[in-house]
Amino acid sequence: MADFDYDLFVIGGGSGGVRAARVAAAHGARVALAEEHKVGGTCVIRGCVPKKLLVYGAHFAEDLADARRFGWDVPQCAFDWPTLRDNVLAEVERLNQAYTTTLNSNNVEIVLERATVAGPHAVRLAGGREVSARIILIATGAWPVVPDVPGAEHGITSNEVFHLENLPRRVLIAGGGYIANEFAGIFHQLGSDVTLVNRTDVILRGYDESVRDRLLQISMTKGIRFQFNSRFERIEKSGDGLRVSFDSCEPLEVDLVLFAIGRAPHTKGLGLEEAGVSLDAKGAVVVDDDSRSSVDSIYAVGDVTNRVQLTPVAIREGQAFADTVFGNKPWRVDYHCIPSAVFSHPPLAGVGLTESQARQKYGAVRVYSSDFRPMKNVLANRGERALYKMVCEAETDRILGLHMIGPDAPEILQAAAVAVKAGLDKKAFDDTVALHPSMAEELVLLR
Ligand SMILES: Cc1cc2nc3c(=O)[nH]c(=O)nc-3n(C[C@H](O)[C@H](O)[C@H](O)COP(=O)(O)OP(=O)(O)OC[C@H]3O[C@@H](n4cnc5c(N)ncnc54)[C@H](O)[C@@H]3O)c2cc1C
Ligand SMILES: NC(=O)c1ccc[n+]([C@@H]2O[C@H](COP(=O)([O-])OP(=O)(O)OC[C@H]3O[C@@H](n4cnc5c(N)ncnc54)[C@H](O)[C@@H]3O)[C@@H](O)[C@H]2O)c1
Repeated sequence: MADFDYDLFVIGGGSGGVRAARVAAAHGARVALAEEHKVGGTCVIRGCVPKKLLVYGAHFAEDLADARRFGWDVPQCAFDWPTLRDNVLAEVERLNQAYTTTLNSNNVEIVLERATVAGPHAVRLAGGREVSARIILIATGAWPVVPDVPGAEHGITSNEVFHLENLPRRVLIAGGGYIANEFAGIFHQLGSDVTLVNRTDVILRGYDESVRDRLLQISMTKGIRFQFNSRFERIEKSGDGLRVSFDSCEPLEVDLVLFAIGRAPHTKGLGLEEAGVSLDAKGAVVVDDDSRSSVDSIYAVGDVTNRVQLTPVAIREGQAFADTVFGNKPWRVDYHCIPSAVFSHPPLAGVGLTESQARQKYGAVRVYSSDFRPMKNVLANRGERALYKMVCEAETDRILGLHMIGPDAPEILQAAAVAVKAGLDKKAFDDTVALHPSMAEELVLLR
């Protein structure tokens, strides 16, 4: 057998790469991992974690206002962006260290350099060194897409948003997906004037229609503006701010433009095609069910494969890869019933088929729902209503999908997703005694 420097060389120290490297090393492999930015990757450094901490920070705006209705004498409170930003970044730094320590203690050699593929078993490091490995794992994630319009360089992406010097007064967010809706909520709560601009009239495609509509209605009531069916023409500097022109409506003057129009697989300049690795039209590494690419010795996991761009999925793919290739314990990721959530204000979450997907697939379906005002909102004089919806197969009442919007929806859905994944029916929920008083009890009282 050929003698390689490593059994495994992982390119990319994010959710998928770190898990794969750590587990492969625990299985006895000699592993190195290259990371060009910071160990932890998108989720830890500039994604899920700092985003969720900002969501927590932003929520205090409503909590402080509501506290008065609960008898608290809350003085006029001022918000200080640098304090929140710096505390969040300090936590990110701590996690970066924790991930580094975990890899070190599992004997994974960390190379803090950009790496590219130089052949089926060869990796070239930015410093010029070339190393060999029996297996190469591509775990380079995805990169924010920036539209090809004049002046796009004046905008920022989620990569930069966590480092803003000041809280912008007027924010324009391009896109209608996860990041756009999450940051619309964050900026709005923190006091910015927010306009979300989307090229279609649909937000959060893939989520249940009623739940999406409810978020749109609540967001508009809160004061977030939506401009649909708009395409950018150009972005120009204008005084201290930016002037944004569109194809179909009046220009907008804003202080910040945030692009949140999707994330493309991060494969540019990686040397993959030269090594014989097939990429699809979007640049994603084409892989089989075991995450193996068209080259036998090269695998890929996570966002770079453009299967499902979520951290728990990247982690599972990394774990399955390491167990299968280095642990003699082959298994495959099951993509059926992956729960997901949008940490908007309020958050929404879903698992399984939406009502329209279920109707398309099964014809007749039964829909049970609860449209209610959470007790806390009633006392706080807050009009926002929550919506829970269960989509079932008409004949058997087997649950095909569960969708919700309201306070703590992601926390509640994670537990309920177990039942949906297990293939339970509506009766299993009906047979369960309510836990009162809670919002989650609505799940066992759906009509
Ligand atoms: C703002 C935001 C919020 C998000 N929120 C959530 C959420 O709430 N829940 C959720 O499940 N998902 C969320 N995601 C998605 C989640 O972050 C990704 O799905 C996940 O990080 C993918 O993991 P990965 O290992 O594939 O790639 P990544 O975590 O992106 O890691 C790839 C790593 O590779 C490095 N790299 C790239 N090229 C090279 C190279 N040539 N050499 C060396 N290193 C390289 C990069 O620097 C990066 O660190 C969010 C994403 C964003 C942007
Ligand atoms: N809570 C979470 O789990 C979470 C949070 C953030 C991001 N993510 C992951 O990261 C990925 C990327 O997030 P995202 O919000 O950037 O993408 P997205 O795919 O969720 O949404 C992209 C949006 O941009 C719009 N769009 C596309 N091209 C456009 C253009 N040229 N001009 C204007 N609008 C355009 C689309 O219509 C869509 O509404 C998500 O798909 C998701 O998998 C997950």
